Amino acid sequence: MRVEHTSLADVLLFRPSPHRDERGFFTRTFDAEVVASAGLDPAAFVQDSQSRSAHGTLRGLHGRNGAGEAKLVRCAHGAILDVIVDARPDSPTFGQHQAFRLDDEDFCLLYVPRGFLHGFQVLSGVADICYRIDRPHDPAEDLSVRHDDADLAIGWPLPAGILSPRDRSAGSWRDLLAGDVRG
Ligand SMILES: Cc1cn([C@H]2C[C@H](O)[C@@H](COP(=O)(O)OP(=O)(O)O[C@H]3O[C@@H](C)C(=O)[C@@H](O)[C@H]3O)O2)c(=O)[nH]c1=O
Repeated sequence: MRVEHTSLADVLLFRPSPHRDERGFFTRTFDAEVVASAGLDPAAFVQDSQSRSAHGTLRGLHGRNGAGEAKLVRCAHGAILDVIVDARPDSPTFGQHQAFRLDDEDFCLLYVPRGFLHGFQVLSGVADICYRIDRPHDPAEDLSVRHDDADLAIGWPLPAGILSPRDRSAGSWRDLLAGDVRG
């Protein structure tokens, strides 16, 4: 598993080497040694989750209040466009976003540090997303920003499919900066 830096400060991409044969494939989905070599604490990841979504579904943009949360995101089945926004005011890449294709061909893991917004859109018929977070989920700390916020101007590849009620009523990036955004 290789570690790659990205154009956003502190964001890393872990690229495994899947083994393929006539049965299918075998791939590593987490490697504590590699994670530690990248300066992260592998033992910090305390909760694993998985979600399944249909083509075009958009989840996000989600962040977390309080102490925040860091996560490792991967696509176990299908393909997504994963987008993260640096919402850390003291970061050199504050306000910038980057999109990553995550799929079941490369099996890359995206490391999203605390202080980022995160969302994704499903490119395949269906996609399963798995992520590990470094603090147990607390719905009281959820915050959301509109996926189609005009200031962020994220170029989503497809028309927005299914959105959750929470995502439909999300606030703006400006609301977030003004400290006026809820989950
Ligand atoms: C995120 C989460 C949700 N839930 C529950 C709450 C709710 O009843 C149901 C669905 O939750 P949501 O609608 O918030 O799920 P979803 O919209 O998939 O939320 C996720 O979106 C992506 C983009 C992220 O970055 C994740 O951190 C998370 O915020 O699952 C948990 O029990 N634990 C969790 O960690």
